[in-house]
Amino acid sequence: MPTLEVRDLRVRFGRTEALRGVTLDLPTGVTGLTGANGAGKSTLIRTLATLQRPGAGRLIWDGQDVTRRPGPLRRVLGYVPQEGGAYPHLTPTEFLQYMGAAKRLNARAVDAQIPALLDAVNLGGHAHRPVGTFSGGMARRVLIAQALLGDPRLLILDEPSVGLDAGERLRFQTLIREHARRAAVLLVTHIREDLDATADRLLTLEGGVIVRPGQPHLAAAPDRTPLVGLEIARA
Ligand SMILES: Nc1ncnc2c1ncn2[C@@H]1O[C@H](COP(=O)(O)OP(=O)(O)OP(=O)(O)O)[C@@H](O)[C@H]1O
Repeated sequence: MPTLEVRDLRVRFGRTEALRGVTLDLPTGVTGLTGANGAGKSTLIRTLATLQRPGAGRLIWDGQDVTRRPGPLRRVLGYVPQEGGAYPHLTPTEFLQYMGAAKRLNARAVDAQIPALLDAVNLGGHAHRPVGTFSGGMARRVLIAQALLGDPRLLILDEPSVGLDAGERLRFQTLIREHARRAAVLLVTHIREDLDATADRLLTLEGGVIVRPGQPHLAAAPDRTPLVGLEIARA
């Protein structure tokens, strides 16, 4: 299974150094990414989604350097941005068709996938209603569905589950876990429940660098006590 290798990635906005040398690997499975507001999470995610050019550093997908030629990465990418949504006058079906065309996927293959994708996010009964009439959580689920078009090998999710109720959150977690069996998934979220339920590994960004790879449940410890320490403390 391909891995995305990120090497010494740097991004600067004027005087702000948003990423100060990020190195990490995204193998198959769910990698959770946390960090305080302004830590650089969205900048990292936008750079990995090829929307932001890095000032320095390298992106390597499946052994191929894609830093300057992002085509191979774009072809395998599914992406849920932090902000933005589907065009309100389009139905979810039309929006997924539009996104399929934008991703240059085969139109027939896209049409064949749409019912299952909408069912997967529990919008099967709303396939032909304009997205503008949807609740916030429903609109978010349309974005999750479009990210899964074409069965992407690399799935990048920026706060994907904001606004989902308990039942839909559970459905989302199951969907992501299932997809992560055959793809590298990067999940950026402040929602610990999602990380606990899905993440195989957890990274923390602080001031534009990865400060601590670790386990999801350990990241909650404010003093970063190792697991053994926690167990002894509880005994
Ligand atoms: N387009 C931009 N122009 C100037 N500065 C930017 C831009 N985008 C991000 N920054 C700055 O880069 C730093 C990292 O921002 P980023 O949005 O990546 O953080 P974040 O971890 O995603 O935060 P949040 O949790 O609030 O979404 C911040 O200091 C921010 O002000």
